[in-house]
Amino acid sequence: MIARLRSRPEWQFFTVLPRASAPLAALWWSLLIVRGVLPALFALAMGNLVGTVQRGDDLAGPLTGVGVTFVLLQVLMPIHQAVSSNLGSLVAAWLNDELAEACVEPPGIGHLEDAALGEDLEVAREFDRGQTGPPMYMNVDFIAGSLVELFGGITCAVVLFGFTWWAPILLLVAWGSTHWLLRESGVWRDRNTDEVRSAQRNAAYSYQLAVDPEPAKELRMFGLADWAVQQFTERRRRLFSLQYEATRLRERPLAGSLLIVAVANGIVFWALAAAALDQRIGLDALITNAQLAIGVAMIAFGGLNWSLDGASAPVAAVLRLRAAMAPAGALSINPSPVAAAPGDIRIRNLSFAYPGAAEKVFDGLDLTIPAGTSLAVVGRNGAGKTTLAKLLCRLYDPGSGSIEIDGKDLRDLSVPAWREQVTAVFQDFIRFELPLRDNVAPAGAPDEDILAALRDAGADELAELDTPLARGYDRGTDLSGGQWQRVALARALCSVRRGARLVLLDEPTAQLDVRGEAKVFDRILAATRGVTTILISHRFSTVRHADRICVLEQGRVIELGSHDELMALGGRYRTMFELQARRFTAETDEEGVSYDVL
Ligand SMILES: Nc1ncnc2c1ncn2[C@@H]1O[C@H](COP(=O)(O)OP(=O)(O)OP(=O)(O)O)[C@@H](O)[C@H]1O
Repeated sequence: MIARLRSRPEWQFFTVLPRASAPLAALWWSLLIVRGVLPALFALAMGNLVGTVQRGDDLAGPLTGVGVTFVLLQVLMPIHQAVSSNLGSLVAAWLNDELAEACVEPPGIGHLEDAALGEDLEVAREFDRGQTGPPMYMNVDFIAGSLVELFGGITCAVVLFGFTWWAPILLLVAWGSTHWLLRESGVWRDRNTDEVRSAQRNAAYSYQLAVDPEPAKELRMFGLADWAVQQFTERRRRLFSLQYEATRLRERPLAGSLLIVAVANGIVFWALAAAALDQRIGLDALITNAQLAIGVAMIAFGGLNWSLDGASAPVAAVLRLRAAMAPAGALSINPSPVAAAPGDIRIRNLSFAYPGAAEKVFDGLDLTIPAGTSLAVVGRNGAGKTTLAKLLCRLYDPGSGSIEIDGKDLRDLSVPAWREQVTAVFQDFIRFELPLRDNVAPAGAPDEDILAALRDAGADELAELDTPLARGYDRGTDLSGGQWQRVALARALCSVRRGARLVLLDEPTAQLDVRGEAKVFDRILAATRGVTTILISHRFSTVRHADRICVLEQGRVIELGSHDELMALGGRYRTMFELQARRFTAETDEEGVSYDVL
C-alpha cells in the first residue's frame, strides 16, 4: 500500500518540492496550512461578533478578531502565490538539472537512442514550454490554491462537529464524492498513458518541423509549408481532443454530483434552520455553522486533479529516466582499470547490435590495425563504418567478442583515460556557439597549437580566434558547411598535437570542394603521421592514400590490403573504385592547378 502510494506520480511531485528548495517548500506548506484554517476561523469570528452585539458587550475584541482574520485572508493569498511561482520555477530548474545529469552522466550513449525511453524523454524535455499544459510555476500555484481549498473545507467540517456529528460527515461524503465521480471518469487521469505521450511527441515534432531553421529549406522547396502547419494543427488537435474527451466523459457524473450535493446541503441547512427556530442554537451559532457548512463546499472537485496531473507527469518521467538512463548508457567498468599504451588495435570476433535492434551490425568481425598506420574503411551505406568508429571510442560495449589495445581488452581500460588518447571527427560533428578558439580546443590548448591545427585543416583564414561562431553575438559570424568541417578537423588535429594517438575521421572532407579536399588531405596525412588513423570515406581519391583499406560488408571485413593490392585483387574495392573513377578524369583545372584525382 505504502509502496504503491510512493510510486504514484503525485507523491513523487510532493517529494520533489523540498529537494528543489527546502526553505521555500516549508514556507509553502506553512502558508497553505494557515490559509486552510482561516475560513473556519473567520466563521467563528463572525459568530462571536454577532453574539457580542446581541449581548451588548464590548465589540473591540470581536471586531479585531474579524478584522485580523479578514486581512490575513486577503494578504496571505498573494504572498502564497508569489512563493508558489518561485517554488514552481525552482522545481522546473531542479527537473531540468536532473534530466541534464541523467543524459550526460552515463559513459555510453545507448540511453539517448533507446526508443523505450524516448517518450519519457519527450515529456521531460517539453513540460515547461507550456504547449501541452501550464508551465510548472503556474501549476504549483494552482495546486497551492486547490490544496488551500481542500484543507479549508476539511477544517470547516471539523469545526462543524460542534453543531452536530452527522452534518459534517454528510457534507464531506457529498462533496468528496464529486472527486470520485469526476476523477474516475477522466481518461486524462495520468498523463503517462501511451496514447497521451505519443500524442505529445507527435505534436512537439510537427511543431519543430514548422518552426526550426534546419527543415525550413526543404519545407519550402518541396512545397511542404502548408503540410507542416496542417500536421502540427492536426496533431495538436488530437492532443487537445484527449482532454476534451475527458471533459465530455464528466457530463453525466457532473449531473449526479450536483444532485448529491444539493440533497446533502438541503438536509444540513434544513437542520440548521430547524435548530434556530426551536431556539436550540442562537443567531451567533447559526451564522457560524451556516458559514462552516458553506465552507465545506471548498473540498469540491476543482482544478487540483488537473494541475496535479500536469505537474506530476514530468516529475515522474524525470525520476523514471534518472533510474533507467544510467543502466541504458552504462559500460562495463573495470573497478581497477589497467593502463594501456597506445598500440596495435585488434578486433576479435566482434558482434554488436544497437539497443532494441533486432539485427546485428557486426557478426564475427575480425580486424587488426597496427599502431601508427592508417586504415581506410569503405563499404555501402549502413555497412557499419560509423558504428565501428563509435565502438572504438567506447560509446558502446560490444555484445560479444572484444576490442584489444596493445593486447588489453578495451573494457579493462579506464574510459576517460582511453578517450584522452582518441579523437574523432564525426559526420554530425558539434558546432559550438563559442569563439573559434573554443571550437578548436573546447578543453583548452595553447594558441600556437590551435593556430597550427587550423593551418593543417586549411582553416587559418576563417576568422580571428576570438570570433564567436554564431550570429547574434557581438562580431559573431556563421560558417558554411565546408568551413565548419575544417573547424571540426582542426579540433581533431589539435587533439593530436595534445597527445591523442588514435584519430577517427568519419567523412572528414565530405563537404570540402575538390581542390580543398586534395590540399587538406595531404596536410592531414602529414599532421597524423605516426598516429593510428582510421578514415571512413566514400571518396576513393582520399581512401587510396591510406596504408591499408578494408571493405566492410554484412558485418565483416571482406577485403583488406593496400590500394594496389586491392586493385590487383579485382574484387569489391576495385569495382567501387572504378565506378567512381569513371566520373573523375581531369587532372588539372582551368587555372592549371592539378588535383589528386582517381
Ligand atoms: N543509433 C542507432 N540505433 C539503431 N540502429 C542504428 C543506429 N545507428 C546506426 N544504426 C544502424 O546500424 C547500421 C550501421 O549504421 P552505420 O551508421 O554504422 O553505417 P555506415 O556504414 O556508417 O553508413 P553510411 O555510409 O551511410 O554513413 C545501419 O543499419 C543503421 O540503420
